Amino acid sequence: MLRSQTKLMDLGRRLCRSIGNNNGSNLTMVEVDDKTGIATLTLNKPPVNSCNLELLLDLNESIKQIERNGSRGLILTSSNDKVFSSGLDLNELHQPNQDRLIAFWRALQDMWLSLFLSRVPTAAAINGHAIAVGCVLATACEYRVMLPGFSIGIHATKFGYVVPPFILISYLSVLPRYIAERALLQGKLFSIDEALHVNLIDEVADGKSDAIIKCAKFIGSFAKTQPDARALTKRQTRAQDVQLLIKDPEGQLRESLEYINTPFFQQGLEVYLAKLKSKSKE
Ligand SMILES: CCCCCCCC/C=C\C/C=C/C(=O)SCCNC(=O)CCNC(=O)[C@H](O)C(C)(C)COP(=O)(O)OP(=O)(O)OC[C@H]1O[C@@H](n2cnc3c(N)ncnc32)[C@H](O)[C@@H]1OP(=O)(O)O
Repeated sequence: MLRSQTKLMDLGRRLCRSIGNNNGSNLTMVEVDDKTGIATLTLNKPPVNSCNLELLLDLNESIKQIERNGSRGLILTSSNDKVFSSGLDLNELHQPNQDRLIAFWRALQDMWLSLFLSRVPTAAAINGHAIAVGCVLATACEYRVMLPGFSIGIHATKFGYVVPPFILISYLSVLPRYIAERALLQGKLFSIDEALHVNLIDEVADGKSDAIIKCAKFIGSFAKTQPDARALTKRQTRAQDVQLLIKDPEGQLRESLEYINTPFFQQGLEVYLAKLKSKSKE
């Protein structure tokens, strides 16, 4: 093999370095680009990245790991080329074991706070459907680039779910109030054109690598800022949004649990899960 070829291969190998998140699971994968210092955090729970307890814990650990290792930014994406995330794993909510449900909801609240308040610049390369909490993951980031042909939004009310305040806030942090309110009440899923029109997403990409490049460019726009000053300013800007969850996480947990355990919620969920299963068998 020519020396120049070996050099090129070494360079390719050096460009992206996988870092573990200490728990050895592959539910999320983190790769840091050695050149830019930007970490790509990939959701990797087949078939559709539905967020169960293990994925939420793993995701939270990866976000923290990215901050600890001094990465310059975080790009959130999916290993599935059709689904960014299908939201909460509904099996976690259906006839739940109460201890697991408590751990699950705590992990959800903690993960959202970690992503929403992350010290590093964050961007979502949305390479598939981003449904409900899938959309919440994207809106917790500072910038969103999406591929055409997919849907994004929170359609909870269509299925009789009331959304908890932090989910509401994640919409309100990117959409004008009247648009957020209308979309939530309608249970609207946005097409890419609609999402772009209301600024639910910032840019359209023509493929996953284009989306990653656009996200990296956004993150690069902070190159001349001082990281601590940026992080603190972001935290201050978002302080009001997280007040409820930071001041009273257990109260928020209690309210959600009470609602999830109602016969009304459980019956509705049962019907929805059955529909979802029968659809996937068509
Ligand atoms: C006052 C306080 C109130 C507190 C209230 C708390 C309650 C929570 C209330 C609101 C917040 C809710 C947040 C959520 O995130 S709920 C989740 C909502 N998500 C969905 O409805 C998505 C449903 N899925 C789809 O629409 C599709 O799967 C798809 C478009 C994402 C992908 O389509 P496709 O590629 O065709 O895949 P399949 O549909 O065939 O699915 C494959 C497989 O996966 C199962 N599955 C899909 N989504 C979920 C899910 N979210 N949870 C669990 N399982 C899911 C699907 O059933 C198939 O399974 P299989 O039959 O076994 O193969």
